[in-house]
Amino acid sequence: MDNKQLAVYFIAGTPNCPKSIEQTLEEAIKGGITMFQFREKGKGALVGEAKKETALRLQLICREAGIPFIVNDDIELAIEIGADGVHIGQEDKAASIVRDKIKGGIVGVSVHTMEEFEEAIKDGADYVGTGPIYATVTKSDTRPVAGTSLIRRMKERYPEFPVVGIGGITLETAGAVMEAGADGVSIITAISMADDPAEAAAYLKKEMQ
Ligand SMILES: Cc1ncsc1CCOP(=O)(O)O
Ligand SMILES: C=C1C=NC(C)=NC1=N
Ligand SMILES: [Mg+2]
Repeated sequence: MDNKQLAVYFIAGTPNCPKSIEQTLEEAIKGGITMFQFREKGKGALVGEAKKETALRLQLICREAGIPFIVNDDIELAIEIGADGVHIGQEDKAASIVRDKIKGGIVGVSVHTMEEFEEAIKDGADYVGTGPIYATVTKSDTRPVAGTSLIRRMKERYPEFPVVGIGGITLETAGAVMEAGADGVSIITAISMADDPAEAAAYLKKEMQ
């Protein structure tokens, strides 16, 4: 996949959106996000048919905008609706198994150490997400806050492999993540909870250029 696709990688689920998630996604797309991940987790998260119907609506919005639609964790849902890819964590199935199931799709893996990074590359991941770069309240069970040093080391070792930073990244700190060598920033709150998600996305897009 093209590393530039990771520049402004918006992630959201219904619990992260004060407005409808469809409206938030449309505004973020207007602002110029380059990729979207549906991560339906946390208090009040949708399940079953409701989750699938929302995923289909969000996928259609992404298709019309020409940006990749990625499903977090739920490999079965991703395959069922023909999503562009999946993002999995260390606790999910091994990337190698997902790689086979998703065939030509995008497989993203969360990594927190150089060893996990090298394993993900070996398993055929298309990109990795690493963090939390800064403190975040959005995900409760994160690994310790990492800062940007691991991103720097990963890029020194594998300059071409697509890496996106995630965790507590705001409009003020996105530049530092980029400066550390990341191909982009993965963001939930700074876009989904912004008064104007389009303006937040547009600012980040400019920062990432
Ligand atoms: C999914 C995830 N993985 C590590 S931190 C995080 C949450 C990021 O959310 P926010 O951008 O609101 O800090
Ligand atoms: C935990 C995560 C790490 N990185 C990305 C891109 N998405 C996630 N859900
Ligand atoms: Mg997971």
